[in-house]
Amino acid sequence: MGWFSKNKDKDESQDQVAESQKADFNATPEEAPQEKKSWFKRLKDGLNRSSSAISGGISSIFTQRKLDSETLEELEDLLIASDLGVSTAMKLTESLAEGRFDKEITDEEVKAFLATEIEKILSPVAQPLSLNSENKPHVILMAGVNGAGKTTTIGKLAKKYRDEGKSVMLAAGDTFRAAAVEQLTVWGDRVGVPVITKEIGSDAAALAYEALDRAMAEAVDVLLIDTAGRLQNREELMAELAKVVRVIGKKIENAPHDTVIVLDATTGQNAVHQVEVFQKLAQISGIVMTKLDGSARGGVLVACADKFGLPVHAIGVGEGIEDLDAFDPKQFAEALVGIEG
Ligand SMILES: Nc1nc2c(ncn2[C@@H]2O[C@H](COP(=O)(O)OP(=O)(O)OP(=O)(O)O)[C@@H](O)[C@H]2O)c(=O)[nH]1
Repeated sequence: MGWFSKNKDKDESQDQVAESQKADFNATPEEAPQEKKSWFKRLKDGLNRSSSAISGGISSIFTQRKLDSETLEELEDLLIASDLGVSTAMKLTESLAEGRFDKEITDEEVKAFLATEIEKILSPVAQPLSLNSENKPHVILMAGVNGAGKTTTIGKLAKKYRDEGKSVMLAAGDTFRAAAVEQLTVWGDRVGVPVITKEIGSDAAALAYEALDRAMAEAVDVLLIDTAGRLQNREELMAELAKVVRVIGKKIENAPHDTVIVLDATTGQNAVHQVEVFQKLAQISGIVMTKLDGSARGGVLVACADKFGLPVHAIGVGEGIEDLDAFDPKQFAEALVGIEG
């Protein structure tokens, strides 16, 4: 089933889903009495499924076999099955073959080579979401399908900027869903930042306008605007997003300063399609990939980095308020191919 129809099904019961998520959401953060693992440990555990498959697959392909067209094809299939995408998988296997074709190679050498090449893909895109202090406010529009982790990411970013001493304001731009507005309000309370809301069913652009007005009047440093992620009616969403962007741009030249898509790493290649769809709706400037602690399909981060070259600002490694991090390309690449760090 394609991700469009999957999300359509989801939308029909999304308020119930959101309600149950809200219950989890209220229970998850700081007060949860669970042992807190380091972000890298959580990332590593999350990538475990991908890394075991890649590492085990490489070992079984390259045990006492040469690097020939057969083993290369098997490696390419393995990388595709691990969500790296066809073109990235081809590129990696082709560069592995250069100068090594028909020669003996060990599985460890293959893993080390892949880790280095993946690191090279990730390094240029690993760029934190930096604010320009000349922007008052610096406006960040958050996009992505429902359930990807937009609201949670907004909460985590708000906390990060607050901790850096910035003043932050949130705008509940998914004006269609009461649960979305409520969830953002809970995050606002938790972080201690104001949340601009309007009655359910209001125009999202009008909400963005009011939020900007207030953020400018109060000389707020950062305004994070949530948006709707229902893609069933793409035309409607496109019109809504375009209007939000237009209204923001009219009020502040060059705004929104960032338009960030939030992607759920557990959805594999769907994440790649989501970037393609949202790029048609808005000028996406960067990516946050969430749920890399869960049963993540981490190869998709490499596929997105290679295909779009968009900055990957941060990764989500849990539901808690602190669980958003910049990532280290070398550690990520090694964890993904199962090299012990
Ligand atoms: N494990 C894990 N869960 C996450 C992460 N980020 C978000 N979640 C969870 O994913 C679920 C959906 O997150 P939301 O922030 O509500 O997603 P959304 O895109 O705003 O979706 P709507 O509220 O439906 O618009 C929630 O249960 C979050 O706690 C993450 O990095 N790791």
